[in-house]
Amino acid sequence: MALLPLSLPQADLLFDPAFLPAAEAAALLAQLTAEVAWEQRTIRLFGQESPQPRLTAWYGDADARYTYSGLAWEPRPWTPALLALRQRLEAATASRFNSVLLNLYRDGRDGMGWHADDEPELGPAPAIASLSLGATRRFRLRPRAGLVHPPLSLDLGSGSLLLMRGPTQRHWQHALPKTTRPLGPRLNLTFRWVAGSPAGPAYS
Ligand SMILES: O=C(O)CCC(=O)C(=O)O
Ligand SMILES: [Fe+2]
Repeated sequence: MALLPLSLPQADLLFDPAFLPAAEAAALLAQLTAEVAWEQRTIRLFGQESPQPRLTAWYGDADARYTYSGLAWEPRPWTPALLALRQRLEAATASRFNSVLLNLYRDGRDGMGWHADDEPELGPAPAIASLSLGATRRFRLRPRAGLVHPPLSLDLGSGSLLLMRGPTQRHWQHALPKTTRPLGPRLNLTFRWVAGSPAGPAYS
């Protein structure tokens, strides 16, 4: 398939529902689920410690440190599988990535709350390539203050690729809502470019 633009104001979104063939996406899901160093990290929100509702891991170049939700991330060194994916995504998106955040949503009780990927080390107009494997989950986008537009829902199936770039993070937030529907695990990889400078201020 091909990356095709989604029409949304103050955003630059491209989507390919079948970037990876189904069999390859399934094999990659099994491999990464088994070999990635998954952690369930604790975040401090409103003065309260709570475990994140998903498992995470951060891989990348040694200088690609990252801070969000008050958590500092030291990248683990690239694995062969993640390096190969980076190369394919760089070619497909004409972008460069020095790191990848992996999220494993074990079932519908795992999710991610509303946020924008707008940490200072990502720069003002980051290109973020989001590859999904496993169960189809609904990805939501809603405008930030200053923009009036209905929210958007996008079903991210196995092997799909969503590229967010330009003004998207500045004007839109996104989330992966929890669901009571019984469903299997979903693994999402967001490839990013992180400036190799001291980590920015904590963000929640
Ligand atoms: O799982 C997803 O599709 C979203 C992940 C995300 O927004 C992030 O890692 O910042
Ligand atoms: Fe995000």
